[in-house]
Amino acid sequence: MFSPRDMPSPSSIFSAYASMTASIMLLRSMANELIPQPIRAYLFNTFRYLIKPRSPTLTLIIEDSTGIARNQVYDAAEAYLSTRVSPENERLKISKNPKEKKLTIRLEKGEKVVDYFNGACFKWRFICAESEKNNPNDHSSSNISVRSEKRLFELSFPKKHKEIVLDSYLPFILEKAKEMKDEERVLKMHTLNTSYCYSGVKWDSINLEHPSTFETLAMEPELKNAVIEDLDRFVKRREFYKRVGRAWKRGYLLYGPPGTGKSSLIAAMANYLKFDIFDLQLGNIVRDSDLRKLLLATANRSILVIEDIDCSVDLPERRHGDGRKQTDVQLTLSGLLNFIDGLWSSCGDERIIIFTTNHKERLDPALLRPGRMDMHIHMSYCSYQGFKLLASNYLEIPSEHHLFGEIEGLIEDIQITPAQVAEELMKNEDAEATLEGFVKLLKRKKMEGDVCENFGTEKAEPPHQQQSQSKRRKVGCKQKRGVGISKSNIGVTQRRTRRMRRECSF
Ligand SMILES: Nc1ncnc2c1ncn2[C@@H]1O[C@H](COP(=O)(O)OP(=O)(O)OP(=O)(O)O)[C@@H](O)[C@H]1O
Ligand SMILES: [Mg+2]
Repeated sequence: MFSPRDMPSPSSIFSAYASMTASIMLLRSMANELIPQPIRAYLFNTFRYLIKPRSPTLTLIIEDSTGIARNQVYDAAEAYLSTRVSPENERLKISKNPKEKKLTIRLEKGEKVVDYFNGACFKWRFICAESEKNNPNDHSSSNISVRSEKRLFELSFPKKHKEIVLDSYLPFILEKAKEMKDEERVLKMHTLNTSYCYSGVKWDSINLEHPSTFETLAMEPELKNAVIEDLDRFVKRREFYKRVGRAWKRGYLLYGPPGTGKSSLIAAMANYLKFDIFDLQLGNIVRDSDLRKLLLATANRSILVIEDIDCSVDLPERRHGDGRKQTDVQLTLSGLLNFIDGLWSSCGDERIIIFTTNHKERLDPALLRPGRMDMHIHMSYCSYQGFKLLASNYLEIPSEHHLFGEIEGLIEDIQITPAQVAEELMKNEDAEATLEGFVKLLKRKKMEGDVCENFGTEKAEPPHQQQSQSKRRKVGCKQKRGVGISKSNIGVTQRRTRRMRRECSF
């Protein structure tokens, strides 16, 4: 039996402790003498590693900068987590700069977010640590310390999900953030600023606020869908272009009379793809070196537009720096295209180039030859379908109205551009009165003989659409006005050219 008498006295405990400490110190000093320091440190760390309890959690540190550049994962996480805030969050930052469309929400220091992906749970924490450092560039006696802030996210999850995080979750966040950025992006319209007389021409940009979209555009539905599908296919085909060794670019030629929606289609394409527009007015470029500089300064994911190409290819005469004419330097259209091809195949991605013209028949055959412009889009007079879309947009008339039958009968035989139709539909807010006025206009035009003629058939173009070409091939004015996709420059009669000229002088 244990009795209080068996308990060691405090003095004996103290002397045992003292002798143990003395032995440890002796052993330590022997070890210090016998084992060199690097080996001692190595043994110590290994021992510590072996006895440290194992954590089932892995934590990734995502800092805002890689030291040289922004850390894309951090920026993506910041944007993505703003969509994952919950009622649990107590402090959030909110902001909006003039260029942004919506309010921006960000996590405040220490805030946590729990997210689920593929059934796994991921814990995020935002950390913002301040530190003070001496300014390395300040060699004065009063070296003032610089405050810096380190922002990072901690992402913690069970170790078994490491592969999911690296292979799926983080790529998913990067993709989501890109989508959000695209949505939020304010598109830019870049035009030439010629006031830099010494340093050449430069791009100036303004926000692109053209409201045209594929929904508001009066085009034959079949053609509209073909264009949308073509754009969708183009942006998805990064790997394809790489594999076949082609520059990732696509060219469109938009042709047709004034007021048929060529510029509106360009804006609709830009709004659909969220691509900036670079409007290249060739007439303002005097030196080839300027052209090269301008093209190099265009961004990826953009649309380069050269409007009225038939009027702008005769570039102004080149001059030497001293003002003497240099008549033998001429930039031809095919030269310009080869130039662009060369530049874009070496340093451009996801580029679209669009030429517009009112007179396709006047174009340099180099532009029309197969493989040059990938898709020729004929924008033409307003069809009944086009009118109905405009009526629904401008007058908010649902699909039927008692005057529609009469309008259908008249509009199919008359050459009226969507621009003219739009103008008529804007004249009055009262739908009934507007449509009556419109019927009168159509009758007048018919009386004046501004009727549609039966042009030749134009062929549909891009290789992937050639099968459906025959389906689209119809005769008569209906399909003429209905904007066809054409590969060859045929069927534009002299009479039609005369009409176009007449339209030009409105
Ligand atoms: N197809 C269309 N669908 C809807 N609106 C159109 C269409 N075509 C023209 N419009 C209207 O007419 C206006 C002028 O059209 P737009 O500038 O796009 O014609 P364009 O073919 O580029 O003419 P131009 O050959 O003179 O440059 C547009 O702002 C738009 O309001
Ligand atoms: Mg235009």
